[in-house]
Amino acid sequence: MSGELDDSFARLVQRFGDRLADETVLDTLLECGGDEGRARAQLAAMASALRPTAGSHGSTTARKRVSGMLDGFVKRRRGAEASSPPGRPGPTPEPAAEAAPASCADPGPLAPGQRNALAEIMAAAPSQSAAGSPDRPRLMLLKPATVAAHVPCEFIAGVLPDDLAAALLRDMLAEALSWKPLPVVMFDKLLGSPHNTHTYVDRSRVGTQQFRYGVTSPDASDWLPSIRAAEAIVTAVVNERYGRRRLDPLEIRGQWRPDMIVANSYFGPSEHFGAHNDKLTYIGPRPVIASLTLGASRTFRIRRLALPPDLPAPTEAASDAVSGSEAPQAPLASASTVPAEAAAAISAPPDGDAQARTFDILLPHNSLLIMFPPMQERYKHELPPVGSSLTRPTGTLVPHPISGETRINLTFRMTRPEVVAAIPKCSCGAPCEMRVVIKQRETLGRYFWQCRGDKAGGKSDGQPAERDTSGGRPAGDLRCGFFQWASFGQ
Ligand SMILES: O=C(O)CCC(=O)C(=O)O
Ligand SMILES: [Fe+2]
Repeated sequence: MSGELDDSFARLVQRFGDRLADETVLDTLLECGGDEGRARAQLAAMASALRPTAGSHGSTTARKRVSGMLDGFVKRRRGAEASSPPGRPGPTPEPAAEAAPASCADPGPLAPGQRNALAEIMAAAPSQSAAGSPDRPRLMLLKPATVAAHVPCEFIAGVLPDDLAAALLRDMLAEALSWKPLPVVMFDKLLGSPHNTHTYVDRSRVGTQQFRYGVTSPDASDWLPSIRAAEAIVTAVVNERYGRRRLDPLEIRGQWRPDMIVANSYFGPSEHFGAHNDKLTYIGPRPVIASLTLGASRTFRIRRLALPPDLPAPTEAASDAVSGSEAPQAPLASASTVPAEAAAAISAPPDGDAQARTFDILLPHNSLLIMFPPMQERYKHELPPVGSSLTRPTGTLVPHPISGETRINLTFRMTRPEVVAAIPKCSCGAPCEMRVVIKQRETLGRYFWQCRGDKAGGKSDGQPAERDTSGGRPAGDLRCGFFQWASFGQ
C-alpha cells in the first residue's frame, strides 16, 4: 500500500474507528480506488446508520460487530449487482464509480505515532488458541516491510511488466475453464475443494515424473510460453531475496529454480482455499514457494501456530516419544533427524513473538508473495471466502478490469529430486506423502512419510484433506497407518 493510501486509511480510521470495523474502512477505501473523499462520504453514510440513539449506549465492540454485519450486507448487495455471472470470469464495472462526493470535514493531522499504530490494524478481538491461551489480535500487514517483519515472507508489488502480467492473466483465465476442484478425502468421502486447481510442469526438467495433488486430479500440463516468461522474472527476484537470508541446514544450497506450478482459480467471492500448509512430498523440507497473484485482489491469511504448551523447548537431547494422533505408529527415531540449528530456526518467528497470531495481507494483481522457510513448518495459510460470516473473519475482494471477481494464483515450486527418489511405498503399495510435525514440541519440525489414504493399491493417488495437515486423523480416514520418519542424510 502506498504511503498516501496509508495516510488516508489512518485518517479514516481515526474518524470512523469508533463506529466501523477497521476492515470496513479499508474495504471502502480500496473500493473507492483510494479516493479518500469518496470513501469518507460512504463511511459517513454507513456510520450515521449506526449512530447510537438517545438512551442507547452500545459498546464499541457491539457497534463494530453491527458494522461487520453492515459490511456483509454491502458486499452481498454488491455481489448481486455485479455483471458477471457467479463462477465465470468476466469484466466487472469499477466499484463505487458513482459514489457521493465528500461531505465530511477533514479530521486534521494525526497524533504522533498514530500512523504506524493504525497501519498495523488490530482487526479482530483476541480469540482462544487451541492451546487455550489468548491469541494476539489479528494483524493486517499493509507494507512489504511489515510483511517481512512478522512472517517469513516477502511481498513484491508489480513484479512482472504490466503487459506480461495481463497476457499471463488472459492465458490463465482461458486455461482455468478446464481446471478442476482439488479432490480431498474427508471422513471416507471424496469431496471437492471450494476452488479449482491444476498443475503445470517444466517437462524439460522433471521428465516423466507424475505430480498429483489430488486423488483423481488430471495429469499435469506443460508450461505455456507466458508461464516461462514469468518464471524467468520470478526466479531472478526470488534468488535475489533468498541470497540475503540466513539458511538453515535443510534448505537448498545454490539457486532456487522452480519446475512445477500449482495453479489455483477463484471464480468469485465464495471460492476459497482452507487453512493448510503445503504438501512437501515433491518439494522437500524447508521449501521456498513463490505465489503470484493475477486478477482480483484477495485477502491472504497466515496463521502462526502456537508452540505446544507445557513442554521443554526442543533440544538435541529431547525425548523422541510421540503421542497423539499425528504420528500414530511413530517409532523412536534419532534426534539427529533434524539438526538442532534447524529445529531452533523453526520456533523463532521473525518478530520474536512465539504466540499464535493471524496475519492478513491483501494480494493485488501482479504481486508476488515469496513464502520462505519455515512458512510450511510453523504457519498455515489460507485464502478465506469473502462474505459476511458472523463467526469467523472473512476476506476482501477487489475486482480487476480484465478478470472481474476472478483471482488466479500461480505457486512456483522447485522439486527436490533426492526427496522424490526417496518416497517410500506404504502398506497399500502406493507412494507416501511427506508431512511435518507441527503439534508436538519434542518432534516439532520433523518430517515423516505417511500413507496418502489410497486403499486402491496405488491406482489412485489420494491425499487427505489439506485442512487435516494439522495432525488429527479424521474418523473413517483412508490411510493405512504406515509411518516412517524422513531423514535427509544428516
Ligand atoms: O491462492 C492462494 O493464494 C493460495 C494457494 C495455495 O495455498 C496453494 O496452492 O497451496
Ligand atoms: Fe498452499
